[in-house]
Amino acid sequence: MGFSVAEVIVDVATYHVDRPFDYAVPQEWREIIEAGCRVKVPFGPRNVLGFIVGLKNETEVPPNKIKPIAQILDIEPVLTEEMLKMAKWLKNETICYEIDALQVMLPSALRAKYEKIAVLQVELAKLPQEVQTLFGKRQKANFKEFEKAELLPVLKELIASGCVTIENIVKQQGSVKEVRMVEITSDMQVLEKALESASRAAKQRQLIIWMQAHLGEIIAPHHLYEETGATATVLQGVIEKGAARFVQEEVYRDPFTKGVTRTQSLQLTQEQNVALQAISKSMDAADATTFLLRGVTGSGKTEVYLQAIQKVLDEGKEAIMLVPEISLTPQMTERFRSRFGELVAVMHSGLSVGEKYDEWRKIQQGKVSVVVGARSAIFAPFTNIGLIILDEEHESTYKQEDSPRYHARDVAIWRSQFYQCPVILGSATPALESFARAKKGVYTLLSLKQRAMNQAMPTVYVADMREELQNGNRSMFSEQLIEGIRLRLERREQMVLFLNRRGYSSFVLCRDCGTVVQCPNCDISLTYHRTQEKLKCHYCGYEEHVPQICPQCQSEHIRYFGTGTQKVEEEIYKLFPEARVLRMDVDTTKHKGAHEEILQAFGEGRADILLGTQMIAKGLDFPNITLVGVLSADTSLHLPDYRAAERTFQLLTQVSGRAGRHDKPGEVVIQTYTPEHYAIELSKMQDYEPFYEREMFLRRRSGYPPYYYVALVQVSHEDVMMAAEYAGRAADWLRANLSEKVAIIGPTTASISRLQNRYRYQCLIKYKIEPNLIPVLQRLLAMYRADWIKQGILMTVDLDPSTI
Ligand SMILES: Nc1ncnc2c1ncn2[C@@H]1O[C@H](COP(=O)(O)OP(=O)(O)OP(=O)(O)O)[C@@H](O)[C@H]1O
Ligand SMILES: [Zn+2]
Ligand SMILES: [Zn+2]
Repeated sequence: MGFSVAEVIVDVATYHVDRPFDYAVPQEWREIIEAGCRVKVPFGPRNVLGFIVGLKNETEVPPNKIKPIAQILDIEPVLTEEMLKMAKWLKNETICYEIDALQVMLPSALRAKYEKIAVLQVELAKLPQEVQTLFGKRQKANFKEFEKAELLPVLKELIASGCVTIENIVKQQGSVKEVRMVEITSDMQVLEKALESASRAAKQRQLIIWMQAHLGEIIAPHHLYEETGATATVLQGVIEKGAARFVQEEVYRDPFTKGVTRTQSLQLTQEQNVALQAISKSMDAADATTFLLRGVTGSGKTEVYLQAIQKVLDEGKEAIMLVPEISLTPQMTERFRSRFGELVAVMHSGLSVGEKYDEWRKIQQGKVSVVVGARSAIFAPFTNIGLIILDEEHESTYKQEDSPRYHARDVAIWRSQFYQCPVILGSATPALESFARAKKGVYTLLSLKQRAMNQAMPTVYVADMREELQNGNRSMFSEQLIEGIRLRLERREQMVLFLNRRGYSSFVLCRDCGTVVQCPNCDISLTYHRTQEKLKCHYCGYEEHVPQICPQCQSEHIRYFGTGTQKVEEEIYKLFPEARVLRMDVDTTKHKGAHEEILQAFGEGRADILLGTQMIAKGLDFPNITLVGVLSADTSLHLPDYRAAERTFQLLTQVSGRAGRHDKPGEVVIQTYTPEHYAIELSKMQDYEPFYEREMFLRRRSGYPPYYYVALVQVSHEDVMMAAEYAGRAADWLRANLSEKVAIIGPTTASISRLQNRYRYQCLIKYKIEPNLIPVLQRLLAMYRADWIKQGILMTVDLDPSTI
C-alpha cells in the first residue's frame, strides 16, 4: 500500500514552467508520506524545498528518469487539503506561481531554519524498545535522530496516538523559554505541619497562612513577594518545610504585554440585534452568505462581531477576525482578549518571527478558536471555520502588493464557501465595489444607522483655508480650529489632530484659489517630480514644467503642498504653550509597543492633544475626545488615482467618527483649500449614500470600477529604453490578443517612474467581460519568464491594483 509517486511544487520561482514535478517516494516513506508535507528534492544541480500537492502510483516519467525525494521535512502536513485547493485557486485568480501561493499561507518561521523536536508525552516504558533506546533518559529527541534510525513510520504512529508530540523550534529564536515558578502544595495537612514547625518564625508563619488560601496554585516568585511581603529567604525556609516547591514552566512567548479585565456581552440595540439575527440565521442554515455590515462610526459594529463570534464558539467552531493593520489598533485586540481571553491568537506585523510562529502553532494545534490579525491571518490554519470578519473592509491594506497579489476579501469569500459559513464585511464607508454588490444583492446589506447609545453624530465644520489666507492668517490652523482647541484646553477635554500624509508634497496647489494643476486629458492631478521640476500625468504620459503662476487666477502663491507632524507640533506649542501634545507618527512609533504606550497615555488623560497621521484615523474609542481637527483634507484628494475621492471621503468620515462617541457631543473641523469638492462637502453630512451615488456617476462616466475592471501590467528595467521597449511589446501583445472591447491604455510611466534605480512603465487594461483575459495574461507571463527576464526585465501583473 501507500503511494510511490509524489507530485511536488518546487521552490524555484523564476522557472518558467509552473507545474508539479513527479518524484519517487522511497520505500520506507510510502506509508507515512502525505500531501501538504514539505520535502527536499533534487532539482537541477541542487536540492530545493518543495511541497507535496498530490500522491499517486503512476507517472509518465520513465523509471530510469524519475528522481527520488531526498528528504522529508514534515511528518505531519503543514498544509491542509483545503489549503492545497486554495493555492490552485489563488494561482489562477491572481496569476502567480503556485509556490508563492503555498508559501504565503505559512508563517515565515517555516521558511527559516528550525529544529524539529519530538517530545515524550507518556511514560517511556510504554513505548517500543528501539524508541526507548533513542530517547534514553531524555524527554526530547531530535527528529533527525528518528530519521537516521529509520524510525519515521514508528514516530508517525506515536504522534497519532498522542504518545509523542512534535515541536518546531526556530533556530534564531533560541530554545523554548522556561521560567522558575513556585508551586504551593495542595495538601492542607502539609501546610498545618509546616505551620507548627515554624512556630518561632513569624514571617514564615505569615506566608504559610497566606498559602492556606492559595492551595495548589502556581505563582511567579516576584508576584509572591509583592503580594505577601515575604523575602526570598523566607520563601526558601517555607519551601524547606515542604509547603511549596520550585517548578520549571515552559512559557509561550506572550505578545500581550499586560493582563486584561474580562467583559460580558452588552445588551444589543434594536439595530444590532437585527443584524446579529440575520447572521445567526445564516450560520444555522450553513449558508455562505457575505454580509455587508454598514454602520456609522460608533454604531457598535464591534459588539456585533463579538456576539457573532460567541455563537461560533458555542457551536465549537472557529472564527477569523481581520483588522487593517493590527499594530495600529491595540484597542481592538484588547476588546477581543477581554471577551474571549486565552481563546484568542493575535497575528500582526509587530510580532517577531518566533512569536508569529507560536501564534500560528496555537491555531494549528487547536489551542485557540479565534484569530485577530492583519491581512495574512486570513490563511489561519483552522479546519472548522464558522465565521470570517473583515473590519474596515474598504482599507487598501487588505490587498497584498507582492505576489501573490491577493485581496483578503476574496480569500475570505472562497474559504466561506469551502466551510459553508458567513462572511461579514464591516465598515462605516464601504468600498464602492462592495456597496454596489450589496445593492445588486450579491452581498446582503445590514445597516446600523444610529450610534450605539444614540449619541449625536459630531457636527462638522469646513474651514476654507483660502479665505483664511486672504484674511491674513498664514498659520496652518484656521480661526475656527484655534478657537476649538482653546475651548477644549479650557474645559480639559481631549482632541485629535489629524495630518493627512497621503500624497504628501506630491502635487502643486494654488493657495489663493485652491486650483490643483490637472492633466488636460485625464481629469487627474499631475504629479510633481522634484528631480526634473516637472509635472506629469501617470495615466496618459502628458507632462509640463512646474508653473510659476496659477493657470487659473495668475496668483504667485502656487507651490507643492505638505507639512510634517513635527512642524505642526511646534506650531501648537507656539499658540498654546500649556497644551500637552502626544505625537504619533513613524518617528515616535519605531520601537515595539510604542502605539500601545502612546494610546494608553492618551487614554489616561496624560495629554490634551493626540497629533498624528493615518494611524490615528481608525478604531480609537476614547470618551473624552470632543474635537477632531483635520489639518489638510486636500492631500489625499489630489493623488493620481481614480480612488482619490473615495479614499478622502473614507478617511474624513473615519477620523471624524473619533469625536463624541460617549456622552459629550463631538465637533469636527476640516481644513481645506477646496471646500467645494464633493468628497469634502459630503463628508460634512456624514452620510455615505449621497457620496456613493455621486462617485458612482463619475466612475461610470470615466469607465472605472465598479463599472469596469482594471488590470495593471508593470515593466521595469535599469535602462529606460529597455523598459519602454518591453512595455511597448507587452501593450502590442495585449492589443493583438484581447478583444476589441478591451481598452488598453499605455504604455505610460508608472506613478513612481523610477524605483531602486529601475525605470517603470505600465499598461492599464480596462474591461467589462473578457473571458480570454487570464489565459492571455498567462501567456504573456510565460513569454516574460522564458525570455524577457534574461534581458533584465521585471514584469508584474496585478488583476485588482489598489493604486494605479
Ligand atoms: N449595545 C450597546 N450598548 C451599550 N454600549 C454599546 C453597545 N454597543 C456598542 N457600545 C459602545 O459604543 C461604543 C462604540 O462602539 P464600537 O466601537 O463597537 O463601534 P464601531 O461601529 O465599531 O465604531 P467605529 O467604526 O467608529 O470604530 C463603544 O464604546 C462600545 O462599547
Ligand atoms: Zn493625462
Ligand atoms: Zn489660483
